[in-house]
Amino acid sequence: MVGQIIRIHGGFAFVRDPDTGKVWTALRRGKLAEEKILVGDLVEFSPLDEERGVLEKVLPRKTELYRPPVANVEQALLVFAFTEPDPNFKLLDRFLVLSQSAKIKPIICFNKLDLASPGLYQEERRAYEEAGFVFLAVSAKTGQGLEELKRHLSHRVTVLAGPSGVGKSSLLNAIQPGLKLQTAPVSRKTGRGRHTTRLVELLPLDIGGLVVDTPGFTSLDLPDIPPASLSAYFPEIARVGAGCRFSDCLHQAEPGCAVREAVAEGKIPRFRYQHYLVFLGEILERERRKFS
Ligand SMILES: Nc1nc2c(ncn2[C@@H]2O[C@H](COP(=O)(O)OP(=O)(O)OP(=O)(O)O)[C@@H](O)[C@H]2O)c(=O)[nH]1
Ligand SMILES: [Zn+2]
Repeated sequence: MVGQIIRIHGGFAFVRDPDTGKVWTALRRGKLAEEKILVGDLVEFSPLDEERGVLEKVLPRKTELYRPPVANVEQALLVFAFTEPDPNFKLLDRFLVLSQSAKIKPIICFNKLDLASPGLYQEERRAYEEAGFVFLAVSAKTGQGLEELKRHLSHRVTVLAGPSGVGKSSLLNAIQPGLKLQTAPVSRKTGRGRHTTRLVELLPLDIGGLVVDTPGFTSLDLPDIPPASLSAYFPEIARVGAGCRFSDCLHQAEPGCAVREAVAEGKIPRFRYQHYLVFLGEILERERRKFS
């Protein structure tokens, strides 16, 4: 049978049967004892008795996150608050690049709708929706928008990401009381400079699907991509960029740049373009250091 590892602990992998929800204790032997396995791995496994089984094979990973280390995450819920704390759109755009480049579908989720004045961040919301992203406005406190959020989480493997205090734990708890996120980072230096590793776990949802219990993308370094690839993660820039005079246009100061023209005409939101330029600068700087 095929199951998914939801926890690894004490030399055992705990494998969940997606059909029944039953969790098996799986032993690793033979060459699989050496092979790297990750929480989230889909595995073939043979039952030995009513509770235990043996891992036979790790199936190819569709995605792989490093911090936290989890395989086969399908989507990232990028949680921000309308206020308390105010949203940081540059951080949101960074998360959008990170998740898309890891082949993880981003879902933007703005919480604390109950505290928002009507129309707050309407323009930004439209910008993200027109670019093609899902943008949910919710309140963990009043329950607004939670049915739609549930529909997005149901039957998917999701990691949450977002700054402290935006309500990540509150949202999960509102969806399923008792569900708790870990707050400490997966790996951190102790006072003695030793690493303690927190266990990562996948938490099953009653509505189907799983969530990673540790917020993702703790490293905010942009992926090591060629500068020309960055615009692929800004869909509204990529679309217009096809019309630039030079096919390798980076949309900085090149003549005949359709992107800069669209920004000047208000067809591409200026804040998105500015974040694109900041990230492009970081990637170019890294390239420069690599080759110097
Ligand atoms: N008014 C209002 N307050 C909320 C809402 N959601 C969460 N809060 C409050 O915001 C604060 C932070 O919520 P948490 O769920 O701890 O936020 P978090 O993102 O998990 O924070 P970290 O654990 O630091 O990452 C708490 O005081 C919550 O009660 C909401 O929808 N509306
Ligand atoms: Zn251009």
